[in-house]
Amino acid sequence: MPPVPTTPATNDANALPRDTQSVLKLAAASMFSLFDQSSQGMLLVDRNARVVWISDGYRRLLPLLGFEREEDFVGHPVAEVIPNTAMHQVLETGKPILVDLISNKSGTFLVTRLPLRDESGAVIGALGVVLLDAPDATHPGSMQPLLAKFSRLQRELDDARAELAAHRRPKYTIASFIGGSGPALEVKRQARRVASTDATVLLLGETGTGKELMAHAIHAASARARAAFVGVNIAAVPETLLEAEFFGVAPGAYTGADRKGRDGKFKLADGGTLFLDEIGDMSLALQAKLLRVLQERELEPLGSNRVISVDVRVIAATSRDLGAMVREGRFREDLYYRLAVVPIRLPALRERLADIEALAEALLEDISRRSGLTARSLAPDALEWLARQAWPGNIRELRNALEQAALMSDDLVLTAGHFSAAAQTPAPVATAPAPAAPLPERRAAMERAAIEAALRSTGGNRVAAAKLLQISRATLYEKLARWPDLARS
Ligand SMILES: Nc1ncnc2c1ncn2[C@@H]1O[C@H](COP(=O)(O)OP(=O)(O)OP(=O)(O)O)[C@@H](O)[C@H]1O
Repeated sequence: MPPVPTTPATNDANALPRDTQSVLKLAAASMFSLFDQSSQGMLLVDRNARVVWISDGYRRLLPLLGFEREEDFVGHPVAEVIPNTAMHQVLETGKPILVDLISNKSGTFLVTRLPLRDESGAVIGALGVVLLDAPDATHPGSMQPLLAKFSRLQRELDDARAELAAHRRPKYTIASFIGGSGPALEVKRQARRVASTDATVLLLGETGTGKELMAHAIHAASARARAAFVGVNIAAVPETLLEAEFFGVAPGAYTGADRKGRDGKFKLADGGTLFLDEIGDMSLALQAKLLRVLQERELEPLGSNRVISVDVRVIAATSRDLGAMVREGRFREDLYYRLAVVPIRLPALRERLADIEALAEALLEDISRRSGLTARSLAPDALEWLARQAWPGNIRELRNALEQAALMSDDLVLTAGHFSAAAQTPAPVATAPAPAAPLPERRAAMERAAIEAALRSTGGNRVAAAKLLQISRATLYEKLARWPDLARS
């Protein structure tokens, strides 16, 4: 503030007062009323972050914030009445926030926040000015388009976050593991017990016995349920990419897609659970690195020289005989003992045939819900037939058998005949992909098998086959175009 010129006093009532203090007061008052006129509204908070005053303009904004009466707003802690406010920050640091965007459910606002100081310089409050609110289009050429874009992006981000959270929410609980037989109850008891601890779990069992389902269920029953469940199928990721997949990549470590860096699965599962499926398929080199992370609870992203700590509960699963792999030198013994702190063996379906009925019912219900097919039930001879099978693919195979039988017939009650007919179709055997094949491949193989069987049972009549499959003729032709050999048969 330049010194006020000490010109001789005049009697002019419009002249500036002569002392600095009075001029400062005048300037402050002018600026205050300028802000008041050109902004959407102003509010003052005291040093305890309580709203003590709002301008007339701000009063008009109150309904936008969800307040009808001024007394529900003024006199209350600012954080309670304005979600996402940063007034505290101004009070704590004494530094202004000259321009900021604030978004809450009432919209996006362009705001300024200034600290207020007493004569000794101590912060005694803060002034908040709403320069512009998003719905306000009365300022042509103003920041309005930017604000609108920001609020749209914010909304999209909120939606994406909600969707992500829904995906990460546990899909299964221990109760979703169907079965009341002795072996099934024992597995559920073990799972419940281990869920209450933070111990590393090793799920053992043949393919399709429900290891992945149980991993989800243990997570859902644990104290980590609200945090992420992240799965990695080790057999499905190329060996060369696994390390980056696990530990992440530091920014700038690579050119191209990973240039900006990427979080690894360990980081994504921080606070939650990491499910390592097909752990027996991991190379010895990566086993050593995994062991280090499990021991130190720290990792180094690729291309970084920084170590980050992670708090992750690991659940590993395998259908292989890890003990034998250790003896053959194909799996590290130290890692084996680290993982097998609590081993849980999932029984094969043939060891719990008493559960077939309950499982089949639950699976049929799920199949009809997902496919839109009418729900089917099982005749007693169908249950007997199912109980006589060996089920090397366990519950996954049972599910496939039920799905095929339901798909190939319009009958609402499935009999042994439906299953034996479906089992005799050579196509699934001929085209069945490996158990670890990706889902689209498996789905395609199933579809092909079902179409082939339908064409056979209708003597090649495509209209009848489409009807049988409950798909349109156009869809059938579309699918046949993918398999010309089927189309010719
Ligand atoms: N006890 C169960 N109750 C209901 N559904 C089950 C049960 N066990 C398995 N399933 C179902 O069977 C299918 C295979 O289960 P899951 O993928 O968990 O097996 P897995 O042992 O992890 O198989 P893989 O070793 O081949 O990866 C899934 O569709 C799952 O929902």
